[in-house]
Amino acid sequence: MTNEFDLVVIGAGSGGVRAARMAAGHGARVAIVEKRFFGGTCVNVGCVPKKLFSYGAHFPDEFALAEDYGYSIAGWKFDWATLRENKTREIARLNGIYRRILDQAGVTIFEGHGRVEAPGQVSVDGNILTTDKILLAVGGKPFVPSFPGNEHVKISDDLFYLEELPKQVAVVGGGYIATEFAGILHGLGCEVTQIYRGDLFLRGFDGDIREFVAEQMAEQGINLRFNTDVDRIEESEGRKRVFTNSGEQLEFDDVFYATGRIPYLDNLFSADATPSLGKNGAIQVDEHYQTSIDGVYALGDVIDRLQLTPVALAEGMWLAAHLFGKAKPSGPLDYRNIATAVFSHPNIGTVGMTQEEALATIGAIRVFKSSFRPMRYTLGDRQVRSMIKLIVDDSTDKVLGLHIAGEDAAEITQGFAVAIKMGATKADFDATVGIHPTAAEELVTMRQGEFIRA
Ligand SMILES: Cc1cc2nc3c(=O)[nH]c(=O)nc-3n(C[C@H](O)[C@H](O)[C@H](O)COP(=O)(O)OP(=O)(O)OC[C@H]3O[C@@H](n4cnc5c(N)ncnc54)[C@H](O)[C@@H]3O)c2cc1C
Ligand SMILES: NC(=O)c1ccc[n+]([C@@H]2O[C@H](COP(=O)([O-])OP(=O)(O)OC[C@H]3O[C@@H](n4cnc5c(N)ncnc54)[C@H](O)[C@@H]3O)[C@@H](O)[C@H]2O)c1
Repeated sequence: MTNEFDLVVIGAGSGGVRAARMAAGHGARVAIVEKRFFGGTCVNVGCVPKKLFSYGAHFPDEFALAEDYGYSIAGWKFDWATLRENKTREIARLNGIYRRILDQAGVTIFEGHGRVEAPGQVSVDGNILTTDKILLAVGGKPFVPSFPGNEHVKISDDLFYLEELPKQVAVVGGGYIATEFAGILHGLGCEVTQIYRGDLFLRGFDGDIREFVAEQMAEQGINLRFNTDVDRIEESEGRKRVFTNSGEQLEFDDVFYATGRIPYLDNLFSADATPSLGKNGAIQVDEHYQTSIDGVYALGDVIDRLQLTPVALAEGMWLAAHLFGKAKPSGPLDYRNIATAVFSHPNIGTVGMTQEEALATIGAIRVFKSSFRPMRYTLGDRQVRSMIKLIVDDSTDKVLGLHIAGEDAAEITQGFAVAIKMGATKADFDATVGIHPTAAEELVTMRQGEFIRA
């Protein structure tokens, strides 16, 4: 086996695998180095196991709903070990698929720690590979702030392998992971408190949607504590005592921290092959993913643009075509109107501008908003609701943003994201005949907008 390559990729996660596979498809001699798990964060401790747990956490609601439809589901039981082990078996299957995909694409696989020794030189546990180009696709790792007792907390990786589910649990943070974990743990039967330092969680999402999701989560019985910070944590007999900034003491079996992720740069470069780093240690790149070192590229979570798997995949494909493709991309990757979802309970789906962003940048907008009880729930008395919202540019009629919270929000948003990306106007939405009865038809039937000027 030769150790000379056109491209050596460090990190076989979403971005690295896609870039390696596509580059090999363009005819390059490619190697990939992975030290922990094939498929990276998304497959092993991210999107995939999280979504499986989220599905699992919805069953108690489904059972309750089934009663309204005449089914008797009394006496159902949940076994955490079964869910955890079934999930782990599925992840092992996916790991195998990722390896095979790389093999079949002709990518040479090295298992071990990759390190940039010099431009054109990567070591894998001491074994030197020479290469024309290097791609850093090493992802990120959880960030836990420093405070007394932070050694007692768990991180997102831990949820996926817990021996037992905690009875009482705190989730600290107000972003994607904390809000998703709060919903999952609650659905699986834990008593959940979500602790967030700001006024309202999910900063950056549309204000109405944030408030709506908070109301719905509180209605389900999740204890939301905003404007609360953790000063210190003490452990005694397996219980964690949390001391808050307001002088309270709260006790839990487990405390999960989901306070962001930082670039995974551990022992990644030799002293004279370290590229420029920006905020939070993210590797700085230009629009071609070129770092400050010639021939060294970076993409995915480690460049901290949008920490999403489809973004890392798109960057990987773009770079492979740019470096090795016969047909080069016509311009840089377009980061506008990338749809995203939070798999909280209820789900959030969003694409484009929030009302706050639109007011700040456009000035005069029309907002169409509806909150309703999905038909599925009308046979009982539970107050499960959905919210949808469109933000329209008043002068051009273009739909600037679409936001949904409720059942199937992510699935609905994916389809509408195409229309938004194509520049659909409110008139285009109005001219679209709905599908009845669905929740999504609301998006094409809202006629009463509110004019708002900044
Ligand atoms: C709990 C959680 C849930 C998430 N849910 C979603 C979701 O629903 N949807 C979504 O779009 N995104 C989600 N994400 C984000 C998504 O997982 C990331 O954006 C995506 O995995 C980034 O891909 P990447 O290729 O940049 O890095 P990663 O997938 O993290 O891959 C990096 C790889 O590099 C390896 N590596 C690191 N350093 C070295 C080294 N020196 N040598 C060799 N190998 C190395 C790592 O072991 C890892 O396998 C979630 C993340 C988390 C943590
Ligand atoms: N559904 C999805 O697509 C999905 C799901 C999970 C994660 N992700 C990606 O992974 C990234 C990381 O997720 P995340 O939830 O860890 O990060 P995040 O950036 O979404 O949220 C971090 C939260 O922690 C809080 N925080 C930060 N420092 C703190 C401190 N010192 N003390 C208290 N609170 C603090 C922030 O205010 C914020 O609420 C996300 O940005 C997202 O891009 C995506």
